[in-house]
Amino acid sequence: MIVTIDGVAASGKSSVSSGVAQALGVPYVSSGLLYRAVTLLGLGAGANLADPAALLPLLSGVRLEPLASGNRVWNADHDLTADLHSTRVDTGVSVVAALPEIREWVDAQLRALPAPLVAEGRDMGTNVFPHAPHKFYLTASPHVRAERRARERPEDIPAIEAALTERDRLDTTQSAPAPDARVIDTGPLTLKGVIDTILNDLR
Ligand SMILES: Nc1ncnc2c1ncn2[C@@H]1O[C@H](COP(=O)(O)OP(=O)(O)OP(=O)(O)O)[C@@H](O)[C@H]1O
Ligand SMILES: Nc1ccn([C@@H]2O[C@H](COP(=O)(O)O)[C@@H](O)[C@H]2O)c(=O)n1
Repeated sequence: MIVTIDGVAASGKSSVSSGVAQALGVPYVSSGLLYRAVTLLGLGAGANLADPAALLPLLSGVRLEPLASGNRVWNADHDLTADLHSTRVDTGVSVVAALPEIREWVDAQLRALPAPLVAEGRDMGTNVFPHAPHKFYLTASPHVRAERRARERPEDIPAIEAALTERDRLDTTQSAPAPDARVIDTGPLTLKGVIDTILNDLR
């Protein structure tokens, strides 16, 4: 069984997916971490982030470790995970994610994973796992998302909100909800409330 949980930036996808996966006793996979890893490696190599030919050779050692408690991304034996959520990576990642060659590479990593799993991102329900029987799409206003993120980052709420709105804009192409997804506005809900809504739907 595959459950897809897509949504806009900082809508709670990874926290919710982790909670749902732990309740179901299956792993979850965060596709955004793979796009972030490509971006981090590209920045580290001084590569042009819009040039797939410069990025693809950097990816041969990249591996996602999907766990219910939290994903890790490795480049050979180097754990990249702690460096994937910086403002620098946030700023570059949408450029990388717009490249069809990189999307193909990410999709292949994800489709190679064994089910059951919970898959989260932007296009899990529309493109990567279109036949998944259970699909969800998380939203919340930019302000609510920025308030939540401000608890994790040093930037102030208006700066975070502006960056999230810009990332939403750049990610529009791959971020449409699947027609058969249940859309959940997480704004009025607690994290547990969102997880319970999904678990109740699955039952
Ligand atoms: N319903 C909720 N109520 C309150 N806080 C929430 C809720 N959902 C998520 N959060 C908090 O919002 C923040 C962002 O959540 P999370 O990182 O899971 O989002 P995301 O969609 O995976 O983000 P990104 O797209 O940047 O990877 C976290 O601090 C998380 O604890
Ligand atoms: N299925 C996906 C997942 C992510 N992206 C791109 O990666 C960026 C980071 O993703 P987060 O989930 O960690 O926010 C995101 O802004 C997208 O550019 C994607 O295109 N498709």
